[in-house]
Amino acid sequence: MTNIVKKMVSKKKRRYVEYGFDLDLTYIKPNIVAMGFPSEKLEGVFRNRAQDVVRFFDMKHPDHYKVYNLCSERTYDPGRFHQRVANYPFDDHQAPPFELIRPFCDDMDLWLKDDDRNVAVVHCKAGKGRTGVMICSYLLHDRLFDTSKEALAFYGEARTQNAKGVTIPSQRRWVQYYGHLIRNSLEYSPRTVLLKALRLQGMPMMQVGTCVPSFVVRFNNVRIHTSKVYENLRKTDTIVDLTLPQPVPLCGDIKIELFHNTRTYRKEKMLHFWFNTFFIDMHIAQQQAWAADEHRAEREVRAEVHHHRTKKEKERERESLRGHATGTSQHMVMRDSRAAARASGVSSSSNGGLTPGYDVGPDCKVIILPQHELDKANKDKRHFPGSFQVCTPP
Ligand SMILES: CCCCCCCC(=O)OC[C@H](COP(=O)(O)O[C@H]1[C@H](O)[C@@H](OP(=O)(O)O)[C@H](OP(=O)(O)O)[C@@H](OP(=O)(O)O)[C@H]1O)OC(=O)CCCCCCC
Repeated sequence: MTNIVKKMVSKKKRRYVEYGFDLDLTYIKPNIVAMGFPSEKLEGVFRNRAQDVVRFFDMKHPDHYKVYNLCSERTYDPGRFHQRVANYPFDDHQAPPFELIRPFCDDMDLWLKDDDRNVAVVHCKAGKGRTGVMICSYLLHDRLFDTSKEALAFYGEARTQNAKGVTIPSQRRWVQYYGHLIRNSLEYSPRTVLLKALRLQGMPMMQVGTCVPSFVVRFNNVRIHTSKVYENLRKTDTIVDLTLPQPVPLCGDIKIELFHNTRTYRKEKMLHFWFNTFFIDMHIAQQQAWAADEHRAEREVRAEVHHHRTKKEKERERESLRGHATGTSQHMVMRDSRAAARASGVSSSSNGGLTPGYDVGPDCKVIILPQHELDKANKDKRHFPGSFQVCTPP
């Protein structure tokens, strides 16, 4: 009975079922383990029981395992695991403080390289999202993979049966940031930018009435700005600029939360996203790559159309020379560049996802985040049209 409940709570995560153990625990590599919280009392009924975890590691890796707890919500006596416990805490469903990642990776590296028999055991609550962010960062740190995409895919396959390891867009973005830092041998340093406005491209759809947005900006999870409530918008507005009365300086880990203000004065969270100001140039380069892809796709479509036209014309010419028609119809091979662009996360305008005529000055950086990169909105088809995106206009 207990195991049935444990399995239900584990959902699609791969469990370790061997030698009489049945634990929410997966070897991502022979020396890196991801697992659920080592729990006591009632929680031990539906998660890993701490005593079973200790028994497991004492049997399989005696004196050679170190536990990394990523939960900000709770900790435990390190004596539970022979004093070999390190804490790198951050909140569930959120991105970690960026500056937590390198010390975590250095710590794990030191431990793993110290002795071939050493094993790093990483856990948060469920041992999936937060655990995945840090393990994938380490896989990049250790140069096992070049890109975050590869590391995340590897982790997803290893930890779950449905290849869904780290699914929260901001958490995935943080792994991408760390990969970018490692690949380019960059030194992280906080960088200040000014936020002048938030632009919604596409009006969120409400069941009743029109969206009445407002937003909150957080720095290191501390609220630094609460916007006014933007009233009197129209359902038909395709671009909504939420302009700030004064630019807000931002530096480091930033979280922006967008709300809908109901008629009954309730604030409903619509989406949130994290970004780090140090990586704005990486965002710009990525957006330029998307725009280049889109241009390439458009050029290919034009070339294919031209090719088919020319082919058709030549065939007609040959047929008329032969003096008879074939009677078969020609199929035009058309690639939908808009669909391709949407799939790669850009809007269908031709200047990198920005509204045509949108002038970006030399000191202005615009971050564009399409719906699938926005936490919560990525799963919400009810309120957001497929092409919805948020950007930071100049
Ligand atoms: C008969 C009972 C049947 C229970 C069936 C429960 C089936 C069920 O939904 O179980 C799961 C829930 C919640 O499960 P958890 O309490 O374990 O929560 C998970 C945790 O927040 C993960 O974050 P992290 O800790 O890995 O960072 C998160 O992953 P992410 O951040 O990537 O989204 C995951 O989202 P996901 O689901 O993968 O989208 C959450 O489900 O368990 C409980 O609420 C405990 C239930 C306790 C029941 C006690 C009974 C005694």
